[in-house]
Amino acid sequence: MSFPTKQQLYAQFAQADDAVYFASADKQQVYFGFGVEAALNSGDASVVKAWLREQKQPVFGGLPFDKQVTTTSIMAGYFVAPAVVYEVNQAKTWGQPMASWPTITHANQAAIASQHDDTTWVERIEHAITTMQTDVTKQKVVLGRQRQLQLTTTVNEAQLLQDLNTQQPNSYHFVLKHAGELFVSATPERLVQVKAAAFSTAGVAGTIRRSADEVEDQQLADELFNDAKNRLEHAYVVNTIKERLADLVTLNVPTKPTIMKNPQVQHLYTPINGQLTAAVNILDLVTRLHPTPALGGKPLAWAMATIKQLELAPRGLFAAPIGVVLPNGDGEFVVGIRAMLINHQTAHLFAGAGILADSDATQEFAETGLKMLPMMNLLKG
Ligand SMILES: C=C(O[C@@H]1C=C(C(=O)O)C=C[C@H]1O)C(=O)O
Repeated sequence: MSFPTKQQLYAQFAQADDAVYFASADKQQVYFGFGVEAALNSGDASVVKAWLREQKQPVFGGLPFDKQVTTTSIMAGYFVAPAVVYEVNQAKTWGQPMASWPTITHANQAAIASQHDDTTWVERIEHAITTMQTDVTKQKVVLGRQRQLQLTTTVNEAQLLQDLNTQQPNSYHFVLKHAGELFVSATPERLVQVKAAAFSTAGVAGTIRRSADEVEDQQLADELFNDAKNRLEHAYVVNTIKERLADLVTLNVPTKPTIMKNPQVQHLYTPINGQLTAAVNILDLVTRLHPTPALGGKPLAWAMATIKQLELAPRGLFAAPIGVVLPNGDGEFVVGIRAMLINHQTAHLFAGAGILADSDATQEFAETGLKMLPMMNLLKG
């Protein structure tokens, strides 16, 4: 049987009870997995690490942001070795190939029936800003908010995958379906990639909006590049990555960030590459790095406590390490932002922003609104 088309893979994803899709930002790696060969519900990195060693197929999943979710939801941490995995670019298959593919049907996307926002976010963020202004040891905290949407019908997942590809072509794509839940992320942020002894991560922090006007868009990029607050919040991320990996990796770190452009926002971006000096498992690197100050803060313990105290609901896989591990130990984890969780006809959207002593809470609120647009646009039937 010939290798399936993308449309067939999308249709099969929609039909399957258990399915996963992962694509790298450059789309050089595109995986679809269907069914379950083995699965693990755990948010414990050491349990996951031991389990990964036993798997003979590519494994997909995520460790939660922290240990706050204690149910069997995928948001508490979930990994799956699918019964069959297709890698699209190399036309490679692991496991027992599908005997047949569903016929492709076209149906409208679900629409948004109503939405519920977090109305006290700005107030709570101001509280954190005051703390940082009065205590200079508290430098940065990334605070998230959630939006609940009621949908008119269940989501057309084949259409969602197609739209993800046309609307967010330059981001990573991670979509995980299990037990009636669907987690979707169109993230720009790599946490760690391992390829033999080569290692890559990135600092992605500091944000400004896009403009449809090319000249203004460049002015915005220049403003971001020259803005002291954004450069400082970016430097916290890059410096922390360097410190946390010092004994494991020889690193190549550019001295200045560049600009990364996504359809809704642009970021300060520093790609960081190196060679692994010690024999380490990708999970060890994930636990070393997560959460960087791009998603947690500085100092870390205070930031984690503040996130727990000021956010209204646990993050689960939002802002968490999600990705793929191959049987040879190579793999890639990205950070689960620009994300949502869909459960039947309810969608939970997530977005956060780095808060410093001189942040403007209202401006940060607007930034989180822009960061929700990739997921909002997928749901606009
Ligand atoms: C927390 C998010 O994004 C993070 C925060 C950023 C910022 O505050 O500038 C930029 C990129 C991400 O590291 C998100 O998108 O939800």
